[in-house]
Amino acid sequence: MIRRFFSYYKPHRRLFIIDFSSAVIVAILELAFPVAVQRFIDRLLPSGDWPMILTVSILLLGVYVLSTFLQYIVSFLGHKLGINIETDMRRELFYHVQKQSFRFFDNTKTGHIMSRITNDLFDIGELAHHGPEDFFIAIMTFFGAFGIMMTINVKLAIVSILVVPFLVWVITFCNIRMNQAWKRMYSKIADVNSRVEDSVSGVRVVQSFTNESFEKKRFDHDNGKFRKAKLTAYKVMAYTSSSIYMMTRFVTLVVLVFGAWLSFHGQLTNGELVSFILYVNVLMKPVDKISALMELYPKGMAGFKRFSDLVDQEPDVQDREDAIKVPLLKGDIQFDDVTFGYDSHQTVLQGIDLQVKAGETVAFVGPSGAGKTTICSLVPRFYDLDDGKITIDGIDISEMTKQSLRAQIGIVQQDVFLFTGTIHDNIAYGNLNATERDIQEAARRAHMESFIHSLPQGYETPVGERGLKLSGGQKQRIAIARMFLKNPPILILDEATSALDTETEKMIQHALSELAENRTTLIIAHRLATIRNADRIVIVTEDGIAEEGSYDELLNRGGIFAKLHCIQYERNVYTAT
Ligand SMILES: Nc1ncnc2c1ncn2[C@@H]1O[C@H](COP(=O)(O)OP(=O)(O)OP(=O)(O)O)[C@@H](O)[C@H]1O
Repeated sequence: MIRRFFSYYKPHRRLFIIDFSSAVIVAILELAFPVAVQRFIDRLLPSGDWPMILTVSILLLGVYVLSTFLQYIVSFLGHKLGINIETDMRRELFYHVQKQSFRFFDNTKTGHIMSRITNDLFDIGELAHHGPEDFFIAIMTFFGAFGIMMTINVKLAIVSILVVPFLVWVITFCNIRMNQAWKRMYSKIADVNSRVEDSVSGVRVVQSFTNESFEKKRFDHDNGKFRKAKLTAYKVMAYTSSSIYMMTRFVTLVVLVFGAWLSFHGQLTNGELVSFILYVNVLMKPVDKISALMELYPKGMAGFKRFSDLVDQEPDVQDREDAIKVPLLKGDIQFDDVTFGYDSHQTVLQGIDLQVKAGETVAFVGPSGAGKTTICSLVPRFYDLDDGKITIDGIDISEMTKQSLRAQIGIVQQDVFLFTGTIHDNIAYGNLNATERDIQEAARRAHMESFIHSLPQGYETPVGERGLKLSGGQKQRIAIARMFLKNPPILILDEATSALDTETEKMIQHALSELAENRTTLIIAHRLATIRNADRIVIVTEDGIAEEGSYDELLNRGGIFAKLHCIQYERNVYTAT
């Protein structure tokens, strides 16, 4: 894991070297400062040589300026290194998530992917910046300071270091509690986030049930728990920092008293005593740094592990090595003994045989959960089959590249997804290379033109997050316009379950039949009235394909379709009366 973590430094080697060497020089200057002070007090002050004192002071000023400049480099370039690595990882993760197949999204919560891409990577970036540098510098400063202290006075050096094991113990103890506190805090903030996500996305349900006060109560409960968890974390933090402060002051006092005693007995000069007191601070700093690292390391590494787990998850639907890029297809679809289940213990489709001729319109009808949507999502290879094969124009779809296969299939879903942007951008999503004229032509064919022109901003009208500002019928027409732009030979229409007003419905039906012209069209149908003109209707039940035929043939057969027809017809009569 650590080796893999370091591999992300490779592209930023130069930055790392500059940052790291600057940090080393800063540390060396910090180590040399108490020695300079000692010489200043012991040698220069008694001599009373003012010109020399001035020269040394100017030299020291030069060193300070250099040190400040290097501190700036360390702080800026160090963070730059961290953010560069974080950006690389975020890009890798985003690209990887884009490659994933439907099964991955079925099993992974959006909130989790979001927190991998934001929170986790932030922690990793911090670790990348502080980890190796702080660790090395801390070790170097600690042993460097102790070594110099030993050369000045062995007894005093040993007395100063005696407190370090206690300090390490306190820090380790605090860190364990700190980690638990952070963990609790992260889990509580995740609860708050999901509560907010639920209440905001479901605000229409909340308000229609007038459950606002219930939602507030639930939110206050989670928010209160988060507050408590964060307060605990801060309490441990305050305890840690005050303990470190107390111990540092305690050692300083011990050094002062013992140093004074040594000085009385002529074993220590005044300059050496002052430098020792300065070294105590230099000695304590690395302990503090390591303690901060001990907090950062598990957090960053846990995030990196979650990041690696996600990046290592290979998409289950992949192009074969010898996959072919198919040219424009005619659209002859054949299901050959197809068996499929979303997971190993539940088979949704068993031994399905089906043929759809190029240009034919086939509607799938059947009870809810029978597998209509599943059949249609196997054609663009959103999932791989457990058994059997699907061919288009005689070529097995698993032998085609996903890209060339999906480029030939257009899907109009019930729940049209609109991206944040304008109407123009949303239509253009169907073909990113389309010209203005193509886009306007597509809008016209989707019967959207007069609606768009009635808007003050026309095509440049922004549509809100997920298109909240547009009606269901308008969103569907945008989806249809996208399909006219994409112009695929195969079309999958997931018919809207809810009825639109008669005029909009007519307009959409009109646009859809125009769209379906000269294409192989698969319709997932919910309302029989809309599929009267389909070339063929396939009745899907939990036991597979039960009936097939034209509308009138199936009606005359008196089977499942006739029964469904009867129910829907009765419902319509009931609704009408
Ligand atoms: N992503 C999924 N992961 C696991 N199981 C699924 C998934 N999608 C559908 N299923 C299951 O597969 C079965 C068939 O579902 P499918 O959506 O294909 O039915 P449908 O006939 O289209 O239903 P509806 O008319 O209600 O849309 C159902 O039992 C459903 O629970």
